[in-house]
Amino acid sequence: MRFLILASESKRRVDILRMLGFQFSVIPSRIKEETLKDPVLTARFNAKRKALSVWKEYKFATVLAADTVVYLDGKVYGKPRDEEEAKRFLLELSGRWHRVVSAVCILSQKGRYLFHKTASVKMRELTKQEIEEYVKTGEPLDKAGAYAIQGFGAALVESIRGDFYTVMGLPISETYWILKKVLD
Ligand SMILES: Cc1cn([C@H]2C[C@H](O)[C@@H](COP(=O)(O)OP(=O)(O)OP(=O)(O)O)O2)c(=O)[nH]c1=O
Repeated sequence: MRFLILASESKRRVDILRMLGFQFSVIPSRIKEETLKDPVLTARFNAKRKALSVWKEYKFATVLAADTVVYLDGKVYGKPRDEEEAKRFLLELSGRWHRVVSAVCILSQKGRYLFHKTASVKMRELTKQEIEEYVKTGEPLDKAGAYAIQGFGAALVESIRGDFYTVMGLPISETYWILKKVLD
């Protein structure tokens, strides 16, 4: 069945899928994300739960869900709860390399796929004032690690190793070819 559902409320994921030319409906999953000890397992676990929760209602369709997590020194940085937590996250990431993992789960009658991809990001050394100003823009609040590489947050990033779209929340190339296969 060619019907594609994006099980995500992330505007970034909507934009990426649109850019790739897919037609789809958006039905966000309502699961509560969980944080496990391991960041990669956390992202994979949550991506799978998001996809399954929607797919169980729409088994005729192809369902895509994803989860993005930032981590450093064994600590997982999800979406900050408030501005104070966003400032703390950015202070901890300042001047350092950290890792970003995005896991993707695609479920359809033609097959089930769960994969992840990681990238590394180096933040500039940030002053408290720069952090305050960035947090005031509101951009960090719904982003893992409290920044958006595709937005003003790019000004805080010194360097990236790996796939840009993995940091933004949806590794494009793998996702594209799996969707081509299952939607054909
Ligand atoms: C690091 C980083 C994350 N993000 C975003 C991608 C994700 O939307 C968000 C991580 O939270 P997620 O829980 O992966 O996604 P979400 O809650 O926004 O949406 P849903 O669960 O419904 O799919 O952080 C960016 O947009 N840019 C970045 O540079």
